[in-house]
Amino acid sequence: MGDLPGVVITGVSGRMGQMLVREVQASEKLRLTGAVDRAGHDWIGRDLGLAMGGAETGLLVTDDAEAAFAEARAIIDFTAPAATLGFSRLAAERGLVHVIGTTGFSDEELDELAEVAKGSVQVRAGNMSLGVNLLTVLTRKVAEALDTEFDIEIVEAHHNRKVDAPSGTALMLGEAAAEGRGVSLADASDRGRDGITGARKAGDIGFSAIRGGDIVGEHDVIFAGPGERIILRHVASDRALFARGALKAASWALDQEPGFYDMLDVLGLN
Ligand SMILES: NC(=O)C1=CN([C@@H]2O[C@H](COP(=O)(O)OP(=O)(O)OC[C@H]3O[C@@H](n4cnc5c(N)ncnc54)[C@H](OP(=O)(O)O)[C@@H]3O)[C@@H](O)[C@H]2O)C=CC1
Ligand SMILES: O=C(O)C1=N[C@H](C(=O)O)C[C@H](O)C1
Repeated sequence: MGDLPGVVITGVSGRMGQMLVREVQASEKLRLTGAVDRAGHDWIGRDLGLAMGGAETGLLVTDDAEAAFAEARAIIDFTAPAATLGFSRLAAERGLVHVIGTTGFSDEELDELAEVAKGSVQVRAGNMSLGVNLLTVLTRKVAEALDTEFDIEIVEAHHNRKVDAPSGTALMLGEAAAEGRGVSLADASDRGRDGITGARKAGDIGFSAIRGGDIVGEHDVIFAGPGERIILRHVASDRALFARGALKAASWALDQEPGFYDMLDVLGLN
């Protein structure tokens, strides 16, 4: 067990953080060497297992990421954009793999992450599930096959605690659709319709977001044409799906050269 590569989970008290802890504890490929949360969080200084309502683990939750990273080979990070940027620099300084599930980055933050990735192994995806990554491949193919007579709309639904929209997954699907069409998503995307919007522009890729209850994550890519509609759909019903994808990415990335990778690379779908 002691020989397994060490991994640190950031944001351990979060929905994904706790799921990741459970998956690493059950893993035969990685071992948990650090548990990081935000300074001021009431889990800081507590035993991780007890804080999660389970058995004692002997691992204390810390807000000192630098110290926690010392024993690790990989960081799995599902937190918030500003936190992830900080962790990416620390991971790069120490030559650690950084698996990023965080979503909601601005373009400037994405540029910064890309700069850091030149000197470190970074895997980032708005969705770490096999199903969604396969759906991006299908979306690209369908968008390539159809012309702008077919309007592309991406509809996503998530729980009422989600803070960013469109979801990271919706943006991945939008990028795939834009790639299939041979256009830039920045030019084609239509977000946040309200009021007298005017008729839909041919070629636009529209986004709509539903927030409610405990929905884990649902995504439809709708190709609406004259007299017919094609709908590609993914429904996630268990967050463990994302956590397992992240662990797979961490193990895979340990053998890679510095650079930026996504889940298509990890899953061999590129
Ligand atoms: N790529 C994928 O497959 C998936 C991505 N996600 C994304 O992962 C992110 C987290 O989602 P979720 O777990 O639901 O959110 P939560 O809010 O439940 O968890 C985020 C955690 O990060 C902590 N955090 C925030 N800032 C820091 C910091 N500076 N240092 C350490 N910890 C910090 C939060 O602490 P506090 O609450 O005290 O602020 C919280 O514990 C989101 O961006 C979400 O979209 C989610 C699921 C799948
Ligand atoms: O915040 C979430 O919960 C999720 N976030 C990711 C996203 O933004 O797409 C992935 C998944 O849909 C759950």
